[in-house]
Amino acid sequence: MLIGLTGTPGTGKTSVSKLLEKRRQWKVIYLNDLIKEEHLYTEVDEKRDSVVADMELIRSRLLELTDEMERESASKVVILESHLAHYIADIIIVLRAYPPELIKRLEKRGYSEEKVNENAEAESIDLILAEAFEWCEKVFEVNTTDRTAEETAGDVEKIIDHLLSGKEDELHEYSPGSLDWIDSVP
Ligand SMILES: Nc1ncnc2c1ncn2[C@@H]1O[C@H](COP(=O)(O)OP(=O)(O)O)[C@@H](O)[C@H]1O
Repeated sequence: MLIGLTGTPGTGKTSVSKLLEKRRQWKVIYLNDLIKEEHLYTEVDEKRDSVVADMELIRSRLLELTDEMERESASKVVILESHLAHYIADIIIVLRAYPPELIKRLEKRGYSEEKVNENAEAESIDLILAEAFEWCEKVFEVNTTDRTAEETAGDVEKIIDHLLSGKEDELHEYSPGSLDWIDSVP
C-alpha cells in the first residue's frame, strides 16, 4: 500500500518518516532526495535553490520502485515522503502546522526570511491540502501543532494501521478541513 506523506516544508514529514522506519520498519521513499540523486528533474532553479521536478519521469520511476519495495516489505506499506507526494499517491496524509509555529521551525532550519514567509503563507491558505483534495482519492489531515514528532508519528501510524485493517471509518479525528489559519500570517 503506497501512502503519501505531504505538507508544507517544516511540518515534519522527514522526522515522522524516520521515526516510522525505526518503529515499524516501514519502507520510505524520500522523494526529494530521489529526484536529485536520479536527476528526475527538467531544470535547476538557482534563484530558489531548487529543481523543477519531471512528474512523468518520477511517476514511471516510482512505479518500478514501489513494486520492488512492496514485494520486499512484509508489511506492504511504502510511505512516499515529499511535499510533492500528493501528485503521485492516491492515499495522502497531510501534515499541518500553525503558521507561527511553522515559522519558528523554519527559522531554526536557517531558511531565508523570504522562504519562511512564503511557506508560512502557503500553510495559512491550506495550499497543499487544497492540492491534495484535487489529486488524491483519500485525504487525511494531521495537526502537528503543540505536539512532538513522536506524537505525530503516532498519529500517522494510527491512520496507516486503520487503513491496513479496513477501519478507515474510525478515522474521523483526521478528517481534513477543520483548520482555519487564514488570519494567522500578517
Ligand atoms: N509535531 C511535530 N511533528 C513533526 N515534527 C515536529 C513536530 N514538532 C516539532 N517538529 C520539528 O519540526 C521540524 C520538522 O522538520 P522536518 O521533519 O524536516 O519537516 P519536513 O520534512 O516536513 O520539511 C523538525 O525539527 C521537528 O523536530
